[in-house]
Amino acid sequence: MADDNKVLIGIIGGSGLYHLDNLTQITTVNPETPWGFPSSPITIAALPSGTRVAFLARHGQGHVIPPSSVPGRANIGALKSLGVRAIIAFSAVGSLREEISPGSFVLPTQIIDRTKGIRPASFFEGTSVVAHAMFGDPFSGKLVKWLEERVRRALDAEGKGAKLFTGKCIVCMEGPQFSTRAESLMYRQWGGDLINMSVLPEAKLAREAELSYALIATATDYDSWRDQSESVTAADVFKTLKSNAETSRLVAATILDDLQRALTGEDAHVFLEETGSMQFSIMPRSEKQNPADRVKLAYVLPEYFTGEGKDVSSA
Ligand SMILES: CSC[C@H]1O[C@H](OP(=O)(O)O)[C@H](O)[C@@H]1O
Ligand SMILES: Nc1ncnc2[nH]cnc12
Repeated sequence: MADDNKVLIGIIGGSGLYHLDNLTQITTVNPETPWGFPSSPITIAALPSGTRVAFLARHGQGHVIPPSSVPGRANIGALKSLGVRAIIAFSAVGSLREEISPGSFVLPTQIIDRTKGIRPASFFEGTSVVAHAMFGDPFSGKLVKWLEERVRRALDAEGKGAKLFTGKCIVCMEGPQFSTRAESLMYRQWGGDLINMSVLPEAKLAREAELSYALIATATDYDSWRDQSESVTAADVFKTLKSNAETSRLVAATILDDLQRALTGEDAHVFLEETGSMQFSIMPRSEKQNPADRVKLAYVLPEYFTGEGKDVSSA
């Protein structure tokens, strides 16, 4: 298959974003990965130009999967198995800052982990292979930078006045209940600007799979830190969700062809900075490792493990 026809772009839709616009559906696939099935069948669709994307609804079609139960490893593993190299993930978030009003779009660059350790967060978990991925910069810096000017242009063209913020820090909490007022105030003191329940372990797994990953966060509410305001309810979130999803679809429609060009152009290797990043993260091969684990890992990292257990690297 020519590189141009491959599905290089994965889109993960969050709350309210269960499909994209202006796409012709080619097929749906539901790959069974070593970590089970993804949240929903993945739609492979084409833009009028022919650019293909793989779309996955994080909470399943009909929003039936709560944040703590999203099958992150199956989702990222399945997208990688389709040939995806870069993921744009959308998420509805609470704002911890006055200036980030509901309706604002944000490209975060940092994460504070407030999940409770109950979500499987590594492909290596439960295997005899140990790896420590770099995660100091949890999003793909080049992809985020690239998105900045294009998302801004799309928001300006839409003319609804949606603001764009970059360089912000997102807190990922376990949920499903929202934060207490005390927690919300504490996250502000910690330097948090946004809060959601979804960016982890998604971002960690994308990094382990050597995929470029960026989050387009859309603010729906002010969480619970404003002492003169009611604390956040799901109804508050739903009020903004529809309009944010419409704008998200427009943003996606505006950037996808350009992104495909960036991923297939001669500078793609610069753009895909995660490629090769696991090379020195995987502990050297040892006879104590279970060959079946290496076969399992080959599903997501065929670059380092092979399906037959004959490894291509010294890892
Ligand atoms: C519907 S309110 C809380 C819910 O919304 C966000 O979902 P997503 O990130 O998938 O858009 C948030 O992370 C929570 O899961
Ligand atoms: N206030 C909030 N807390 C956590 N996740 C959210 N998603 C949308 N708003 C949220």
